[in-house]
Amino acid sequence: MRVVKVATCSLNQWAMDFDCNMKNIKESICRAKAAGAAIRLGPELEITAYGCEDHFLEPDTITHAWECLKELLVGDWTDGILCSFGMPVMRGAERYNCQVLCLNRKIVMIRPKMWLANGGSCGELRWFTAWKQKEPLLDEFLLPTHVSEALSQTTVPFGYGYIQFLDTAVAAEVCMELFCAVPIHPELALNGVEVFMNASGSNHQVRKMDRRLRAITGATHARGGVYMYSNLLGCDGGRVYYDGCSCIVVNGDVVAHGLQFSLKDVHLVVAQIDLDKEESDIGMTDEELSVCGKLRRIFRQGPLSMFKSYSPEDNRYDQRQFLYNARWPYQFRKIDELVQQLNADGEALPTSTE
Ligand SMILES: NC(=O)CC[C@H](N)C(=O)O
Repeated sequence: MRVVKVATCSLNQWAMDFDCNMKNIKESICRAKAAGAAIRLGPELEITAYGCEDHFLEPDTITHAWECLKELLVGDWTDGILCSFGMPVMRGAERYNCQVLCLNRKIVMIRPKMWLANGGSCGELRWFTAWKQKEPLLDEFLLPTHVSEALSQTTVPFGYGYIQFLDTAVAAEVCMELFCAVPIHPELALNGVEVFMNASGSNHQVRKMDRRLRAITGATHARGGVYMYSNLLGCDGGRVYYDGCSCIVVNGDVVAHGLQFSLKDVHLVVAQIDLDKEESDIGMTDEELSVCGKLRRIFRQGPLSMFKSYSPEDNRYDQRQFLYNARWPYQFRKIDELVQQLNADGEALPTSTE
């Protein structure tokens, strides 16, 4: 059995208020560790806050983000827990909206956002470049000198990829990438990724939570997996309000859901997941399983995976029980025949407990 406890959170971050943001981030890590979580996911651009707007264009903003990350990495914050931190990163002349994945005082990978949110209240194209590089998918990134000296780490993989642990694979999908026409998670799932970490900066709109949940449950319903969703909370200095609702979804079922409109600065959502149950539950067809099952753990896959838990909602429009012949005449006839045959053979059938 592969059991893992995961923690996601909603944080009330403020643009450029690094002290406040760090306080909330540290609090969320403390509580995730106290809960026994092996993974802690924070919201999009949590170190600077999402709504820095043209402050993203100032090199200082990025430098301070690195200073904060360094502070988290030289302390014991990431000891024994995979942490995904959201912050802007400069690579050459380009600025990227990134998830920085850290474990045991090292940066494991930097994952730049590949589909930026633009339009509506989002204007990411003004501040960031989307990572579209295909070859190689993962490049080496030279860490800023003060960070590499502090961490004794010079480079880190930068780009599109996932982390393969001994017992499972984990990857980031950044906010919009879940909702775009060609989302990232299907390809990751087919490569064996079971745990998806979505860091979001999603502002409140009426019925938007419904849209988010449809996307998240849909993502894991078809291919299976654990989907961790983290969203910001409150106003961050811009013109929008983020409504939290961080959640954890397993194979299309919501197993933990944080509050919407919470007034807390840190709202942690934790769930314990049995990854083997996750694999035996997924609803893929046998043909799909024969392809992706090879990349996952093929001996765990099988026709039982077609069965899922039902809710009364699922059956609302399901009229099948009224359409097919539920009297089972063939089956009862067969039972009768068997009983007659057993009687003829002289075997006594127990008819009562007396
Ligand atoms: N930060 C983003 O990528 C936002 C994506 C999308 N517009 C949402 O609100 O959820």
